[in-house]
Formats: sequence, structure tokens, C-alpha cells
Amino acid sequence: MSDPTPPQRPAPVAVLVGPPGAGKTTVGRILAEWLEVTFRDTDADVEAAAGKPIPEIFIDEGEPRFRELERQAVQDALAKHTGVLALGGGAVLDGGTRALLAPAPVVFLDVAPGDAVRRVGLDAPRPLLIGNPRTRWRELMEQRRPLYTEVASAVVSTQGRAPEDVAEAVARALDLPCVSDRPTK
Ligand SMILES: Nc1ncnc2c1ncn2[C@@H]1O[C@H](COP(=O)(O)OP(=O)(O)O)[C@@H](O)[C@H]1O
Ligand SMILES: O=C(O)C1=C[C@@H](OP(=O)(O)O)[C@@H](O)[C@H](O)C1
Ligand SMILES: [Mg+2]
Repeated sequence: MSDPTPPQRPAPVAVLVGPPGAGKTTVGRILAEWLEVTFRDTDADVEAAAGKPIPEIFIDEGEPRFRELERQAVQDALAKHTGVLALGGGAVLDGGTRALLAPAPVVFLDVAPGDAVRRVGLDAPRPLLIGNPRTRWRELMEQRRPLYTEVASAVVSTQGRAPEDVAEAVARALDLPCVSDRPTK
């Protein structure tokens, strides 16, 4: 008699990584809607666990504590969340977090510096971009690009693409069957 099929471990259908301004949160929400699954963002999970916004966690407790909370959020989401998951841009800096991501369907959303800095300038503050955002972003990306590439099974460019076009490219890269049709323009 053959062995019974082992119980499937729940896993997100897609995990988005990439630098601040790549559009992980925006694209993740759109993709989740099309797939008719839930969306989760580890930044929101970390804020809920700490009971304060990210800039305050950095000021009060420092980046190492933020990365620890982030690793716990990633671990929890990978174990329990079956929808689309967006990570914070620096999650890949932590070796433990990278190891957790190894079996997951991870997509690296790539973005050009000019686009990223313009996008985050219109959005919520990122503590690591304080000062000269353009220079800081380039420094972050120099350090992180190899790490995004290491954890990802696919890379999707966001250059000159609307968030819906990026979501479609992610779905194609992971061979995901979207339930809801892409809204027509
Ligand atoms: N492909 C895109 N084109 C134009 N603007 C975008 C795109 N993706 C995201 N944005 C905008 O950029 C800002 C940052 O997006 P967000 O999803 O928070 O990025 P991330 O989570 O990767 O830091 C938001 O204001 C969002 O509306
Ligand atoms: O790049 C980073 O180190 C960070 C990116 C942010 O998330 P987004 O990439 O969603 O902006 C957030 O986790 C925090 O401000 C730190
Ligand atoms: Mg985000």
C-alpha cells in the first residue's frame, strides 16, 4: 500500500521582495484581489506586533530589533498565510529570513532608482531613506541586489509599467491562474 499523502503545509501563493518603491504593497494587493485570496504585508504585521508605526520602532528600539520582529512576521506568515505576501524592502538582509524564504514562490520586483525615489517621496516615510533619499536608496540597492536575486525564483521589472501590468507579469512568472478578470481600462 502506498504512503498516505502528507498534509500540505500552507504557503503563500506569491511572496514579493524588492527595494522600497518597487511596489510590493501596491502590486500585492492587486494580485490578491485578482486571485481572490487575502493579502498580507509584513510591515503591517510588525507594526501590529510592536503597537507603533515603523519609524517609531526604528527610533525607540533600533534596526536590529525591527529585523527581529520582521523575521518573526515572515516566519508566521509563511506558516499560516495562503494568499499573497509582501515583505518590507530590507527583510532579505537577515540571514534567518532568507533561509525561511528558500522554498517559497518569491518574486523580486525590480525598479530604477529615479522611479523608486519618486514613488516613495509620495508615500509613507521610510526611516532608512532619511537624508538624501536618492543616495541612500542607491546604497541600499547596491548591498541588497544580490540578496533579492538569491531568494527570488523570478525577477519582474516595474520600469514604465503600471501596477496592474506588474501584477499581471508576476502572475505569469509564477503561472498563477487569476480568478477575477483583470479590469478593462
Ligand atoms: N508600477 C508603479 N508605477 C507607479 N507608481 C507605483 C507603482 N507601484 C507602486 N507605485 C506607487 O509607489 C508608492 C510606493 O509603493 P509601495 O507599494 O508602497 O512600494 P513598496 O511596498 O515596494 O515600498 C505608492 O505611492 C504607490 O502608489
Ligand atoms: O528597505 C527597508 O529597509 C525598509 C522598507 C520598508 O518597507 P517597503 O519596502 O515596503 O517600503 C519598511 O520595512 C521599513 O521602512 C524598512
Ligand atoms: Mg511596502
